[in-house]
Amino acid sequence: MKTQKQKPRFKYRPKVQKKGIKITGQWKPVTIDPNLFADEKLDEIVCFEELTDYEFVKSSKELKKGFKRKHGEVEEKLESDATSKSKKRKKQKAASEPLQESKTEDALLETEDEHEEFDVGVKSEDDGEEVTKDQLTQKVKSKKKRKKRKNKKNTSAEEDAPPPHSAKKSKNWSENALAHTSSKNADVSAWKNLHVPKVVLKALSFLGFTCPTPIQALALPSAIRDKMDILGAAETGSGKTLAFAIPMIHSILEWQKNQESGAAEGETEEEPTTSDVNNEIDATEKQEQDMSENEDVEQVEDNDDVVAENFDINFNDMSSSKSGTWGKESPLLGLVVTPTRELAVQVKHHIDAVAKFTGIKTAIIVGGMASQKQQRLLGRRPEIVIATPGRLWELIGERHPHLCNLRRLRCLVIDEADRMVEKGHYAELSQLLELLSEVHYNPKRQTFVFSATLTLIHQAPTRLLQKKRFQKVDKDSKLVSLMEKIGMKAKPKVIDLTRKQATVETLTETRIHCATDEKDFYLYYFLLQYPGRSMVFANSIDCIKRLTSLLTILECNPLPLHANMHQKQRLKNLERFAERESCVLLTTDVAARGLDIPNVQHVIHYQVPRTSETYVHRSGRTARASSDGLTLLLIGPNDVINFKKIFRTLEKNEELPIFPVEPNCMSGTKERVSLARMIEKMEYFNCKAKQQNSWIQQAAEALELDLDDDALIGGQQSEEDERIKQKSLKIMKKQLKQLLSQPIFRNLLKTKYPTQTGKLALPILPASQLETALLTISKQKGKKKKSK
Ligand SMILES: Nc1ncnc2c1ncn2[C@@H]1O[C@H](COP(=O)(O)OP(=O)(O)OP(=O)(O)O)[C@@H](O)[C@H]1O
Repeated sequence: MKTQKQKPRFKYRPKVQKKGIKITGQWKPVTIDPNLFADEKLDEIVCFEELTDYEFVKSSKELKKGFKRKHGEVEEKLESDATSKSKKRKKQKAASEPLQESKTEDALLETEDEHEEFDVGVKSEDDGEEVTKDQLTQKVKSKKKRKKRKNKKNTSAEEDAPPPHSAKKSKNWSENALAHTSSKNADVSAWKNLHVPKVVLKALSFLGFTCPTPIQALALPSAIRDKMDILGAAETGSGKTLAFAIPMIHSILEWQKNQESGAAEGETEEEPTTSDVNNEIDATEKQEQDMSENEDVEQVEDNDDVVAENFDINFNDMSSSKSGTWGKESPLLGLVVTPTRELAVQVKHHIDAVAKFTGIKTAIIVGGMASQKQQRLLGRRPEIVIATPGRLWELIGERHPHLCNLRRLRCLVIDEADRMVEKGHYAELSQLLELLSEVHYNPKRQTFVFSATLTLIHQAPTRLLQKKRFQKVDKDSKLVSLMEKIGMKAKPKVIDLTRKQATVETLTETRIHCATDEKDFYLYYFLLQYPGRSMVFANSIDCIKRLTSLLTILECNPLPLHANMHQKQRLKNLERFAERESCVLLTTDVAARGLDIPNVQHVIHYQVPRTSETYVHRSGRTARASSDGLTLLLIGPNDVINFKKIFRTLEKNEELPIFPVEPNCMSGTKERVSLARMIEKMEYFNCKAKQQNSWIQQAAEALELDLDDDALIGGQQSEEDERIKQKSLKIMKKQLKQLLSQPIFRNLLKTKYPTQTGKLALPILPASQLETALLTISKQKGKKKKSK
């Protein structure tokens, strides 16, 4: 008699296997302290279970084998009673399926490879689960095989083929910005006297960068010819990234040349000390010990490998550092530290673009992405690392061999330096700087420090000015303090190209004063009236979450970006934002600094930022590289203090223009937004109550307690209550749909435009078709001047 097997908790999902994981264990519930969910951060989790065991599927070949086996089985079965035509047809179908499936798998692996840097491993450290060494080995092996296959395909490589690192292209918003100007073969004679290496000139020509920006023209000779440290302040979007990237590349090329020629006169001074070498050896030994379980597997794998595969983790390579060759040949030479992960990704792309023909490798080390993958990237010994402080410090702490001897660094860049050294921020950066200026001190290392607000001085409040002991901070003392914090010892070249107002001349700044609860109306009004690429900044994640729901209900398709999102989603949303011509990015200040998204037309400060620096950087996401842009401040009663403070600090003498709003349009706007707000509130509370009640019920069940209805949020609702609620929600949604389908500016249409042949043959938003936000404001300015 057959016994019925117990059903597995989760069904086997072939989709998961295709992605590279084969489930060999079981899903088991994990007990979690319900208090953890008091914090809203985890309120989207429905259940939490652990998978006791799994395997990485080695390669698509294996999958194909699996499919072949299945295919074979089907064939045998079919052959045994292969008489009827219908069975033959089945056989043909079965034969074609495996082929199709293996093709899909191949395509999947290709994309995985292409998006490698953005890919967050299924079992990443950040998900709180470990990748076992076996699995890591298998992963490396399958990757190598994939690469081998790829290499075979690409044997007919062009002569001028770019170096290996640039062959892999991952999609990125900064590529749009770089491609935008790309004319492939521009005249770069204007860069002539700046000591830019020829290979870099070739890349600049390829990018269409015909002449240097002012900050580049001033920084390059001092950094390249005079080997000076640079403190650079220049407005947002003025090309500061290349002002440090080009000298860094030059320095690395020079080092490589010295190594090749063997002259290395200066290099001998920079040879690692005995303790440095010991550190490296210790670290390598530690890593080897960690991996010793897999030694046999690894050995076989290395024998299987061709030389071209050596960029992957190669433990033989690591062990060669024992004899000193590894450390000498490929040390870390350039390090860029940025405040956000997105900025690190972008800086890498900008550096890669100008290093295109140099063969210099770069890697990103940031939080929120799989640490194992980043360690593997470091294993390729990139000359340049672009990192955020937390993850970098973590890997230095773990003594990754490539990060062991920072004394050999030629260039250190602190991007957005004023933010990075702010009190209470980036403790890891202080530790790193301490390490660099003491144990790993190298007098020959160049330090580049850049920001648009490096020399911004705050106007002290009058009450402080009146105090006797009060010491006024001026530009010089601010820079001295910054140098101390960074540990810069030599006298740097200070380049300050910022204006008193700190914002860009091509930026038009506007404002609307309103009550706090009217901000939604004006925001929606602006977005509807002036489509285009708009970034909306708010001061808190909660505010961004609410606005995302509200604008989604209003069918504006906003994209959110904040620190509580999964890193992969953050990057995806940035990419999408840069791809769409008309789109809204709702973000916190995580996107305020450095991001270079092409053609952002509007920046809306939904809440006035807390500091002048943040105002300058947020506003600087538009009007970049001499293009025009507009900012709109929505100033509620709570924002007035910050607004006044910022405008005093930035010495904005001219009265900031009020953004003109068509009063006829506001009633329609308010009607829609008010209804959408009611829907949003109802959905929010419904969802929250359901989630929390579900947890309370589960916890009570686990503790075998009888649950009182009062313990549940909103009490135990009767089905009837719930039905009524759902019905009214449905009605509201229908109403809103109806409103959204009609032209919002009905009154305006009636008065301004007659109907033609009984039908309204006009766009839904007439004003948006007629003028841009910038044109509206310049018209208003013109009118004011005339009336004077
Ligand atoms: N010489 C040049 N010619 C043309 N475009 C350039 C040049 N240098 C840089 N750019 C482009 O200008 C844009 C802004 O550059 P970048 O992001 O380096 O500005 P930034 O000064 O660092 O801005 P932020 O202060 O906001 O970080 C980029 O799209 C970059 O590709």
